[in-house]
Amino acid sequence: MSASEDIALIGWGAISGQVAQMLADRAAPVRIVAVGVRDASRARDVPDGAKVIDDPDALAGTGATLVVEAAGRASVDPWGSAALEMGADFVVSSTSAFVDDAVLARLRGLAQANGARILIPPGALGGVDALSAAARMGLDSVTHIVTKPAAAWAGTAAEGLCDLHGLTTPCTFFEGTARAAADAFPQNANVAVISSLAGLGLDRTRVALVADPGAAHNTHRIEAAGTFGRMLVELENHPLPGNPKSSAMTALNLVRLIENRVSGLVI
Ligand SMILES: NC(=O)C1=CN([C@@H]2O[C@H](COP(=O)(O)OP(=O)(O)OC[C@H]3O[C@@H](n4cnc5c(N)ncnc54)[C@H](O)[C@@H]3O)[C@@H](O)[C@H]2O)C=CC1
Ligand SMILES: O=C([O-])CC(=O)C(=O)O
Repeated sequence: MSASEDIALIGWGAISGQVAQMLADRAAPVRIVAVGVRDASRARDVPDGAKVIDDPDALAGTGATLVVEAAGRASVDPWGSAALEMGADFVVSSTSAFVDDAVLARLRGLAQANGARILIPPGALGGVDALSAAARMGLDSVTHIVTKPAAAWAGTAAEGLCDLHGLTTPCTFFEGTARAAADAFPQNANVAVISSLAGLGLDRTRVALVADPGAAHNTHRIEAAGTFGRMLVELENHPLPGNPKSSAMTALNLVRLIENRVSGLVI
């Protein structure tokens, strides 16, 4: 446990904004020392004292001890490499980057070489602890169904798979492996990589993606069976006001992870 933590947030959007606000409101003993963005000249309203950087190489000069990504798939490799090379732990939200096995293998190598760790929080999910524990005794099947309001799928490949704007009943527009789901829907199905890495892996975890015109929540339903027994977890997440694609739970799980780093009691 550290007495305090110096954090770099990568991405300054709906999730990072919510995390920063909650850490400030809860007076967590952490400092946001940097915010990583694509274009520093356009960053607005960053936390007091945070340096705005748009080059991963600039991370080394920030003194960050924990680098927390909530930006997007393409950000994971460059920012993660920079974080791990300087020995900081790297927290990944855009886990869809790991559909490319080589990216994960390379970052794991950097983590090991530099005495750092890659941390994958549950994101929009719950029950990942139980799934990961159960996997140690052997799993037979894991199914993950992601249901979001039709509007949450706007601007994604779902637009070509069902009539998002004219839907009157739920449309299951994708059924397949977790790898294919996260690869095709990197803004909406990062969670498929999380349930996979915790459980049966990217190619044996079955995923369905649903656009529901009547839904008000982002729902995640995970069913798993194995030697341990059977589990069923369902979350009905409110989306974040700043981004209907992203569940508030994603930010909450980041706040939990960060607070656990500086707390004598980890829960
Ligand atoms: N693990 C999970 O359960 C979840 C993961 N996510 C991931 O988190 C990401 C962020 O989500 P939100 O905050 O809702 O999105 P957002 O769109 O509100 O904010 C993302 C911000 O990151 C910036 N950005 C994009 N690429 C960047 C890069 N290479 N370097 C620095 N900044 C970059 C964007 O300009 C934007 O300001 C999503 O794209 C998704 O990949 C989102 C929801 C759940
Ligand atoms: O926030 C959610 O409910 C899930 C999500 O967008 C993702 O996994 O990319």
